[in-house]
Amino acid sequence: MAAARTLRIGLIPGDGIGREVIPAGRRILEALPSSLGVKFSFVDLEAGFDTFKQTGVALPDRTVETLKKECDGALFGAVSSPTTATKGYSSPIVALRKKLDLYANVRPVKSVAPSPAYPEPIDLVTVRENTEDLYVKEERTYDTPDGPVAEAIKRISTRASTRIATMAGEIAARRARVRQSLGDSSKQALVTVTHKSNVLPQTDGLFRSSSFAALAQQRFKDAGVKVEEQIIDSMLYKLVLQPAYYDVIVAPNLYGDLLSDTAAALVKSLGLVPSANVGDGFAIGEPCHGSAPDIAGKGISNPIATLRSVALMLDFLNEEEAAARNYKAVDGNLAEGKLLTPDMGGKAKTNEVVEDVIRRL
Ligand SMILES: NC(=O)C1=CN([C@@H]2O[C@H](COP(=O)(O)OP(=O)(O)OC[C@H]3O[C@@H](n4cnc5c(N)ncnc54)[C@H](O)[C@@H]3O)[C@@H](O)[C@H]2O)C=CC1
Ligand SMILES: O=C(O)CCCC(=O)C(=O)O
Repeated sequence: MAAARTLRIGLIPGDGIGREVIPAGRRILEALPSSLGVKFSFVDLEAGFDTFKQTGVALPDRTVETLKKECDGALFGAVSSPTTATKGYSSPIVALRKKLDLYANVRPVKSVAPSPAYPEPIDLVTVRENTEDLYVKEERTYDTPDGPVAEAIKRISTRASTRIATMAGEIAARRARVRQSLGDSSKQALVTVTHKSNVLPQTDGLFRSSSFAALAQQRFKDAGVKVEEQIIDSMLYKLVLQPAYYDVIVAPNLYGDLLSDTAAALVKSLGLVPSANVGDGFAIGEPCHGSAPDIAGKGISNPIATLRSVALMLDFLNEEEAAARNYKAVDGNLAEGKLLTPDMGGKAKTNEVVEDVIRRL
């Protein structure tokens, strides 16, 4: 038998419920059966607002260097970024995405069961550009006779738009292959390009034209991937009205962030929705939610978004079998519906859900 591959995983809990869900992610990785041929070693890393308060730095160099030099992948919890300008503080996760060139933020959203509002299954993926747009964070404030004026740069490049749309096409083609292998003909492969180029013809216009050019590749046509566009405002409207229609949605950074939280509401909780920050050869699994100060410390945060982020990270690190085992265990927990956290209408604690998922591995 081939020796098991060992993956070194950086663990960055951050703040708030990040400190509850990242240990859950580690437990799942440790519990994966060795017969899957992959083992894990871990390194604890710091980032976040608490780190900033203690050291004056939100994203220590050691965290970035250890990820670059030692790790195959990482799990990031969430950070409590202040909503008022705080001298010296800048969001560590936004910085990390850029420093490691994790150019795609992939966020699958799947309903647990039909609901009266959404009788058809919701199963879509938002593919969000992760390095530019308004998230370049180049802001300035200047005085005018009428008071201060603030401006922010929205940067869109051909390169970033092309590579994110290419990834969206690849994800759509792969999802179509999986559906086909399961005999599922419910949905055609579709990439919806979303933008606001009716108002921003240069920035969003470039995102739109680069995306269409990337998605016109013959390999996507061969895979039967249809390409449509939807302006972001009506995109959100249609997403809420008919989410089952959508397959893969590709978006510039900010719209992608808004889309995935909206989609999370349609499947009941942000606590279910995972993400992976993906670059070439590296992935950071990260639940879509934030640090949830309203429930932090109570032991009731939903760990499922993180457990699914573990699976997504494994998928991008080419450990598909381990990822599939993880997804199946999570789906089993949700389908049975006996051990659910309060956001899902249950009374279970975080640890009870984790233990139930581990039993199902
Ligand atoms: N990637 C990151 O590190 C992110 C960090 N944040 C930060 O998080 C802080 C709080 O932001 P909010 O706007 O309140 O968003 P949030 O995502 O933390 O919470 C929104 C709502 O969802 C609930 N929720 C979130 N995750 C949950 C889980 N796993 N289980 C059960 N319920 C859950 C919360 O209790 C809250 O009611 C802010 O400081 C913000 O900067 C927000 C989004 C992403
Ligand atoms: O609060 C922060 O530091 C980052 C929030 C960014 C965000 O919501 C996301 O990208 O998912």
